[in-house]
Amino acid sequence: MIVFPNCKINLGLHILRKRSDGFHDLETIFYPIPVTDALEVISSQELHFESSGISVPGKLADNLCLRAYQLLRHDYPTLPSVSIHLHKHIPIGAGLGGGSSDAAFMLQLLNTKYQLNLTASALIAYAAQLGSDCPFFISNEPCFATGRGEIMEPLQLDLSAYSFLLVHPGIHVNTGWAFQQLSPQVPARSLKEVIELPVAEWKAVLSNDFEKPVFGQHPVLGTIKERMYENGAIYAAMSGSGSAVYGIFPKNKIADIFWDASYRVFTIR
Ligand SMILES: C[C@@](CO)(OP(=O)(O)O)[C@H](O)COP(=O)(O)OP(=O)(O)OC[C@H]1O[C@@H](n2ccc(N)nc2=O)[C@H](O)[C@@H]1O
Ligand SMILES: Nc1ncnc2c1ncn2[C@@H]1O[C@H](COP(=O)(O)OP(=O)(O)O)[C@@H](O)[C@H]1O
Repeated sequence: MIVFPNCKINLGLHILRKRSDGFHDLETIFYPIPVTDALEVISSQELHFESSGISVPGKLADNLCLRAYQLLRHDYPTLPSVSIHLHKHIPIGAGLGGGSSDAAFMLQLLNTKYQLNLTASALIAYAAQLGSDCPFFISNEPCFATGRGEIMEPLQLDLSAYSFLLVHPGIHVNTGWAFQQLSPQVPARSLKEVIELPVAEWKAVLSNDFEKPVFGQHPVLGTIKERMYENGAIYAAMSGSGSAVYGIFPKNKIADIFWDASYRVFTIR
């Protein structure tokens, strides 16, 4: 069985408060984006994992695909051994949630392939153990998210009338470090209200709290965002804790912007 874990962007992101468990309560809007990895799983005599494409840092056992498998295997000891092939295409540590998506798709794939009959809410509870971004990829629909990101309210938000540009300059932002740079604050106006406004008004009202500290550390990210506006973006922002920056453009009107050859650039028309 093969699946294609997609990435996400955050449309606005506010860090509301620090919690006693060390995490932060936040509010954000998750929006799925069709840039994907490929994840293939076949039954096998023993557990095997291999990957191609972008190399994933860290120990093999820490790969979120394997962690998702082990999490289910712990509760379902009869889950057969599998051979996993991950083709990694989504930039890593980019605020695009690629690792979280791999994990969520792995849970769903195993649930379907081996008929575990887990409900969406059970899958979301497993996903929350693997990462704060992970539950979103179980529903994978535009939503207003609170808590650590696991409390989700679906939104009727359709941006298919626009084109997207995603630029990743290769900078890796550590999510834990990014949270430590912030002074949490509840905004005067909730994102849930702000997102109802027309996209043309978002520039003045929709913001990501991580931009200030992360742009301070990596000024080139602010420059990328500015270049998107100079070239016709209706709205531009950093996704999550960075470092990918996205622009929302009128349909099929993404200017031919020259980026450094080392940047990864994705166009969604
Ligand atoms: C900031 C966001 C916004 O969508 O996304 P990314 O930019 O990473 O994609 C997420 O909240 C990130 O989610 P995720 O990347 O899954 O983070 P996790 O692995 O759960 O946590 C990494 C570290 O970030 C901090 N963390 C994370 C989430 C949260 N609500 N509060 C926190 O304080 C903790 O220090 C934690 O140890
Ligand atoms: N399958 C995977 N794909 C990407 N990153 C993974 C994966 N498994 C584990 N990781 C780890 O997760 C972290 C990055 O997660 P990712 O979802 O790409 O970034 P972000 O949280 O910025 O959206 C890195 O520390 C990486 O080593």
